[in-house]
Amino acid sequence: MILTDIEGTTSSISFVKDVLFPYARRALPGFVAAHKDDPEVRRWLDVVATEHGAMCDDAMIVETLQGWIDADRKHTALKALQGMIWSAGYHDADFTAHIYPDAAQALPRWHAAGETLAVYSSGSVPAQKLFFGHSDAGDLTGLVSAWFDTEVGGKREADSYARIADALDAAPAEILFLSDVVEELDAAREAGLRTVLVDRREDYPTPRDASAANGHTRVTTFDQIDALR
Ligand SMILES: CSCCC(=O)C(=O)COP(=O)(O)O
Ligand SMILES: [Mg+2]
Repeated sequence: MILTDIEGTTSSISFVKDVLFPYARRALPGFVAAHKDDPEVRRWLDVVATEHGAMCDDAMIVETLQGWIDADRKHTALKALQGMIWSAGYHDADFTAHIYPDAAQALPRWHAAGETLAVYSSGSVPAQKLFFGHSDAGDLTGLVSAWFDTEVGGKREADSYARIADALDAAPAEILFLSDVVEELDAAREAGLRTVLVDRREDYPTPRDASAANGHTRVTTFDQIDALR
């Protein structure tokens, strides 16, 4: 069973930072003005307001969210709202989601070999489905059996991986977790998962050496994972 991260693992960090985040930042004021009374939108805006001290209007909430985008905060409320905003971008074909060619080839190969594939990303589950559904390699959602976001817990917390193993009805050691972030891999290993550091030169120009990899098996492309499954 393979559990994969998205940004920096299946797909480039620069697509997320240079395409998705600026799109959400620009669209946020208009999106909030148009949808502030939709219950699902209001719920997340109120979460932001509460964190901001409760006494804040929608303009202040928008400013807070834009600050969180600039700081790359992986906050569940921000990620839920970003997912709703990106939906228009994908449906209007403003962009398709980047996927590394080696990942676009490996995922169907693993799926065809009977491997169960799951995704765990800070992006909300709807955003993950949009991402895989509108990738450069077409609709890949049919390859993925389960989707997890930070509603299951933070990616640097071991308990999140224990919950994911439970949800997948798998022993932790049956799951191979792929990520570009060593702290996420540390948390997964603490929960008993097997781990692989995906250390792509396009995202990380300086290779992470053995000490930076902190004992996690290190690969630079998905092809190298075939031998580890
Ligand atoms: C899949 S939604 C776009 C990516 C995103 O917003 C994000 O925060 C990705 O973080 P990851 O956990 O996949 O590194
Ligand atoms: Mg990542």
